[in-house]
Amino acid sequence: MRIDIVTIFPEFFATLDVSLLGKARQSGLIQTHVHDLRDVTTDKHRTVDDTPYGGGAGMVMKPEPWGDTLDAILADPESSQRPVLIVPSPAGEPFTQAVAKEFSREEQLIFACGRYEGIDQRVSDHFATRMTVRPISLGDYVLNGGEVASLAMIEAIGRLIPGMVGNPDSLVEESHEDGLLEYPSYTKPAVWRDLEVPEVLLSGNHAAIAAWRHEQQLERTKLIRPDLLPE
Ligand SMILES: N#Cc1c(-c2ccc3ccn(Cc4cccnc4)c3c2)n[nH]c1N
Repeated sequence: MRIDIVTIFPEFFATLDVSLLGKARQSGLIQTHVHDLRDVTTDKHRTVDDTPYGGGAGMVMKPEPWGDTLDAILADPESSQRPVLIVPSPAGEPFTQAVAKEFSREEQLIFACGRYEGIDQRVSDHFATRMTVRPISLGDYVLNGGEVASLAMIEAIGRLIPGMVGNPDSLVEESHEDGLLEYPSYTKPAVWRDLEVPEVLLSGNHAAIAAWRHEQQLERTKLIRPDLLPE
């Protein structure tokens, strides 16, 4: 998979060189390209924003730098035929495990990290003929820009790419993978500060352990996320 990130804060993505994604990049599973939007500006102040038509507070990101940057990415011979342009936005479709899995199967993702009050709408409208444009929201709260959301999405997507995690079975029993929250986990010692590990987990009875874990998933989901339970 190729991942392009367009931002005015390229330093946000230095962390891509560490942890799981670092190894994936070294192994060639994921190629990342970070583009500084200001690199295509031509004025002395490297301007990327302007006042909104129709008035209102804040500034809007100008379309020209976005157009030039995205044109250059599409012109790269190593770009795919039809990348997915992910536009983090408070007005986007909710980012879920299912969306992460869908994106993990794509050949190329381009993250458009906006700032200020967002990106001129014509950027998404224009590139919809050449890319699949997906406005995506990380959650129902307000961030200052798209960088933090993109980092979270890149991690959630990256770990689902075949070969990314050592034991693919570990992905199956995670929260949201089967629509339920995951069961509680324990490790040695068997007793810690007078707190014991549930006896069933020490029984060696795999059927009983599986049943207990599923029950725990249901109990947790009912308590914490009843909205995830099937009707
Ligand atoms: N994904 C995601 C997001 C964002 C988000 C993403 C991109 C931008 C670009 C600018 N802002 C500030 C801003 C603030 C208010 C109105 N409009 C824009 C962004 C917020 N906020 N919350 C999320 N879950």
